[in-house]
Amino acid sequence: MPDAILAAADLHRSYAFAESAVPALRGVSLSLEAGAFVAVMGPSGCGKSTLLQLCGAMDKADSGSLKLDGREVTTMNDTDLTRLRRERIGFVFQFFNLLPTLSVLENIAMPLLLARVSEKVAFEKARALAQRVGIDHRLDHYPNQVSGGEAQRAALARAVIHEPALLIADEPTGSLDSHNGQRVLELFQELNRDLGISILMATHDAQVAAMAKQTLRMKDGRVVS
Ligand SMILES: Nc1ncnc2c1ncn2[C@@H]1O[C@H](COP(=O)(O)OP(=O)(O)OP(=O)(O)O)[C@@H](O)[C@H]1O
Repeated sequence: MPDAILAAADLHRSYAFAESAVPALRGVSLSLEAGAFVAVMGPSGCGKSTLLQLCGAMDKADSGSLKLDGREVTTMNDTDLTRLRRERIGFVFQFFNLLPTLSVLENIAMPLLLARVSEKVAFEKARALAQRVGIDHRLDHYPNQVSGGEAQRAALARAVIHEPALLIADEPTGSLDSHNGQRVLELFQELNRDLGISILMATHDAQVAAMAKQTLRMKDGRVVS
């Protein structure tokens, strides 16, 4: 059996709000094998983003276990968490989150530059990836000088330039028209197939979820199927 890249067991997470607690996850368990492409579906507020934040080691569960690459995340210190995120995980968000003061090329290369890879190697790799996702004609533009589809393809190149084991994508097509959304999803499929990057993607759109290999349905903070 292939190794699990991610294994979550009985995750609970509540947000403190005023005098009460808002339960966002009420005991979620899931397992992703290496090479998986899983869509997390469910209505607004069911806990998709909360689950993705935990799985991307951006937030901590109140209780439960989360293993990435076989390593328990819930007890890791901040230094190890930061390294895990930088080396093993890539993120794509609905609103791209490109750095506005950097060019498209610099944005794509940034994870390697932060990891102290030489500029020559980082920019070479960024150019190659940019070509792969079809943004190589806009490398000197700034994020406010590209279209939404181009921005998301640049964000995708940035998310995978360090060859992460896991790509976390929260509503990656949510602010794109259907043509550009489809193009981004096809790139997800290609990266999943060719580079073996496992993908966990939240969406409330059944057509988007259909591009994944598996679907996990959530409701009220629980996995229902
Ligand atoms: N910072 C916060 N403080 C208080 N409550 C929060 C906070 N963040 C999320 N919640 C609540 O937690 C629940 C789960 O939110 P989450 O963002 O995970 O849902 P979601 O399924 O991603 O929703 P959407 O599809 O609308 O993005 C919701 O009821 C939400 O209102």
